[in-house]
Amino acid sequence: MELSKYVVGRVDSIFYIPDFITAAEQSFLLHQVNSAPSSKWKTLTNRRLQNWGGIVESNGLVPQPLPSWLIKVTEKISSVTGLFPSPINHVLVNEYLPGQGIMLHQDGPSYFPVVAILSLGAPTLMRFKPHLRLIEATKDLEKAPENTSVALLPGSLLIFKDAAYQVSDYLHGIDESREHLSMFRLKTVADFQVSNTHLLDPKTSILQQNEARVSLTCRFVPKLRRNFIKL
Ligand SMILES: O=C(O)CCC(=O)C(=O)O
Ligand SMILES: [Fe+2]
Repeated sequence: MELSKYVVGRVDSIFYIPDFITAAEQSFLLHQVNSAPSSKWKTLTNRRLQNWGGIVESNGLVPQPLPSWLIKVTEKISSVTGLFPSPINHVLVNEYLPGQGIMLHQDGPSYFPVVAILSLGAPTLMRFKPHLRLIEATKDLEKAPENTSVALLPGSLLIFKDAAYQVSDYLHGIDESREHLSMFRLKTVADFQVSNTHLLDPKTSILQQNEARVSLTCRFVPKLRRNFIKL
């Protein structure tokens, strides 16, 4: 796939692929997520999550096999994007109710620096903000790093890598709000106005989140740790 035609925003290492999966695939995945035993959910104050593939520790992943429904979708992500050096071995499922979000953060150094996020359920807006260190490092250049935002619609795949991912460059997060301003989004997702105007309040151009959003954050952890059993 020619990824360059999916670049969005002002950071050239963020890609947005609309309709990456069909409506039937979305329902299937949502069904699988919602069929997990309640003990699989970890509840945080502003979202809840399921961890698949094993526990990521500072010195690597203690691996557990992914279930077949996740292998299928992660293989598709890997083969279509061609960005992962090995099969994706870790998936975080996040669920955000209206008004929930995830604060601006950077993913840890344990992951290979490409992340693919599949969105299900309600739409939302993800923000990217340059890290202070990046602003400092480039302050003498003509083109200063800028904030950018990307609307994430159900069925879409967001990919970010390199500059948008690296520990020192950009932070990403989702506001804890039911209403996301469209100001940035209209500039970044070219076809949004045409195909998805029903998501917008016609007067205010606000993106409303009225239902739960579920995301699958798919990554590859290169370093594996084994559980040693002492004899
Ligand atoms: O839910 C999302 O779209 C983002 C999740 C995320 O950034 C993370 O799990 O590190
Ligand atoms: Fe993240």
